Amino acid sequence: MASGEEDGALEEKETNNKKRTKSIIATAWLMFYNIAMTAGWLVLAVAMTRFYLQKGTHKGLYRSIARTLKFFQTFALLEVGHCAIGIVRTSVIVTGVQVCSRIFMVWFITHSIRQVQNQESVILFLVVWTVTEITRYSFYTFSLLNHLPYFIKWARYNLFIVMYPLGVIGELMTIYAALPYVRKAGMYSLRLPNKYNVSFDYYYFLIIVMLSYIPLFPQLYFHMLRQRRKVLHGEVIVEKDE
Ligand SMILES: CCCCCCCCCCCCC[C@@H](O)CC(=O)SCCNC(=O)CCNC(=O)[C@H](O)C(C)(C)COP(=O)(O)OP(=O)(O)OC[C@H]1O[C@@H](n2cnc3c(N)ncnc32)[C@H](O)[C@@H]1OP(=O)(O)O
Repeated sequence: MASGEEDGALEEKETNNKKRTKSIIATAWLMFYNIAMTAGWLVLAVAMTRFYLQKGTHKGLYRSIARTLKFFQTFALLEVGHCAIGIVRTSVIVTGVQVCSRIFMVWFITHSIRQVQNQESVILFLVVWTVTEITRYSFYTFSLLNHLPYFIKWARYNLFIVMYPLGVIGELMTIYAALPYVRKAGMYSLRLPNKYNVSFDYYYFLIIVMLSYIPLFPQLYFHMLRQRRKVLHGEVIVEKDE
């Protein structure tokens, strides 16, 4: 009996040790990830400001920062993994929609359709993303260090009220500007007849993507409003989509 109890205690101790080691590794990784992402978006902010100050125009700005942007925005795919393996307490769905829509904008719109790269709307969403991400990743970094300055917490849960709609406007205007070029070039489209007997029209796909902002964006926005009430005003909120 006594030996059974001892075995149980030993097992519990081992499980706790394993959990602690896992949590140390996860925290160290998140620390590295958040610092790298804060630095990446700061580099983008500096590069965009320098370009504009030197050239006095936004034309050519996207091209000058495209590589860095693509790298750091694609790297953000890891965030979906963080939620999936449970090292951060965020919904996989919310993070998935947020990250995938950005990846889509970067690779399948601005990278693929050169004609839109100098649109003012591209600068709009770039500036909005940059401000948001510097705030968000520094929020996570300082939170992990248990030394979160109040202004960063305030910025994380207030700026989005304006930044989110502005970002969406920039993204939608850019997709809209891309439509004529996509239609003219017939890009990423598959016409019948073909050996797979499948047809796909990227032009109409983009219209569906634009329409999907109508049901999806309010969900992300209200999620952030709930997070804001929880973090800034201490309200207890029960999430349904976890
Ligand atoms: C194939 C075609 C696809 C097309 C799809 C079309 C869909 C279109 C609809 C989407 C429109 C999106 C448009 C968007 O791109 C526009 C913009 O982004 S504009 C810029 C403004 N944006 C924002 O402000 C974004 C705000 N949103 C978010 O931040 C996100 O909701 C999200 C990133 C998912 C964060 O979610 P959540 O609020 O749930 O998480 P928290 O930050 O509160 O974190 C929860 C807890 O987890 C800890 N955590 C999370 N991540 C980390 C990390 N990296 N390191 C350490 N810790 C982390 C965090 O500290 C919290 O912990 P605790 O609860 O203990 O405090």
